[in-house]
Amino acid sequence: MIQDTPVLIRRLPHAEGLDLPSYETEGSAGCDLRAAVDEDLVLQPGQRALVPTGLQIALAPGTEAQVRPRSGLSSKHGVTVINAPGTVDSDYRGELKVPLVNLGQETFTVTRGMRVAQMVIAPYLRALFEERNEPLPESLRGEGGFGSTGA
Ligand SMILES: O=c1ccn([C@H]2C[C@H](O)[C@@H](COP(=O)(O)OP(=O)(O)OP(=O)(O)O)O2)c(=O)[nH]1
Ligand SMILES: [Mg+2]
Repeated sequence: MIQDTPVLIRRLPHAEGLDLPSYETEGSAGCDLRAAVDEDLVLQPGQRALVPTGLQIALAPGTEAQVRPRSGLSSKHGVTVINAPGTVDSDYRGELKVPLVNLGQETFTVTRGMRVAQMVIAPYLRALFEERNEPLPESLRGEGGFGSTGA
């Protein structure tokens, strides 16, 4: 089942001439985000940068956008999204940016229009917190975690 959701998008002057986020295949969950850099952006090993996309979006209420790494960039170059998955709130109207980091051992150059990350739109739930001053409902797992079930 594919559900489409409207996303208003606005291109800022520095994204002039760049393609909008694109789904590369019919079944792609993520649309690729392009770097709206005017000049090459060189990331030395260990260096990070907030890469502009030159785009603003307005998401439908109840939806978020997740900014995720591209597996090709991360597996071939060690370049990833440092806050992955980044969260774009439905009420955010600023420029979409991608906090990239070069965890590889070589210099990596971000060029204009390079597809540096992907964005997945997802519905979210908000918690209605109900504070309890008594033990929470019992469960099989209980307090076990962090490897409690074995390797
Ligand atoms: O990869 C990302 C992550 C976030 N954002 C934008 C959209 C999001 O709505 C806003 C705030 O993100 P977040 O809540 O993760 O950051 P924060 O450090 O908590 O900032 P704030 O105090 O503004 O919420 O920054 C991006 O453009 N790219
Ligand atoms: Mg926040």
